[in-house]
Amino acid sequence: MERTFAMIKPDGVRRGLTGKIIQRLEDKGFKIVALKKMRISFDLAEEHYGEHKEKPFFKPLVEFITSGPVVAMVLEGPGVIAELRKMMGATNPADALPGTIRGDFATTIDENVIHGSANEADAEREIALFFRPEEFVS
Ligand SMILES: Nc1ncnc2c1ncn2[C@@H]1O[C@H](COP(=O)(O)OP(=O)(O)OP(=O)(O)O)[C@@H](O)[C@H]1O
Repeated sequence: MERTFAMIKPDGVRRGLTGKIIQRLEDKGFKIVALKKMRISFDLAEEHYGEHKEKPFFKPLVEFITSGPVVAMVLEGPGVIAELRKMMGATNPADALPGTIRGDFATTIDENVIHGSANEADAEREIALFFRPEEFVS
């Protein structure tokens, strides 16, 4: 069964949105097969966002993602990678439709509440980066 990596970012955790966001994911029918609250180290942040290393927003992005705890999880379900991205809405909350997580809970691109893997290769890479095999329960 298809799996993806999802993460409630520090702004979402700080604002007490964890429960609401997880509720939506469970209501949709996705199964949570791994879940933890954690702080992202500087090294992990740099690796996770490696593709953006040369971008002007890289440093603030790493500072933001390490600024407080996140809730990391692995979701399982049919088509879960693309479905989660649909539920999240556009990267820039200004473009995200009402009814999406970013459309309903976020206003700016630098604090956009949730991350979800973009494709199958990213999902595999990110799941391995954040979770050890013994952390999966199903
Ligand atoms: N132009 C930008 N200015 C500031 N921050 C940006 C910009 N573009 C992207 N980001 C930040 O970098 C993150 C990763 O960008 P990416 O293009 O991979 O978007 P995404 O895949 O929708 O988001 P995420 O990887 O967080 O799920 C975004 O979520 C956003 O917080």
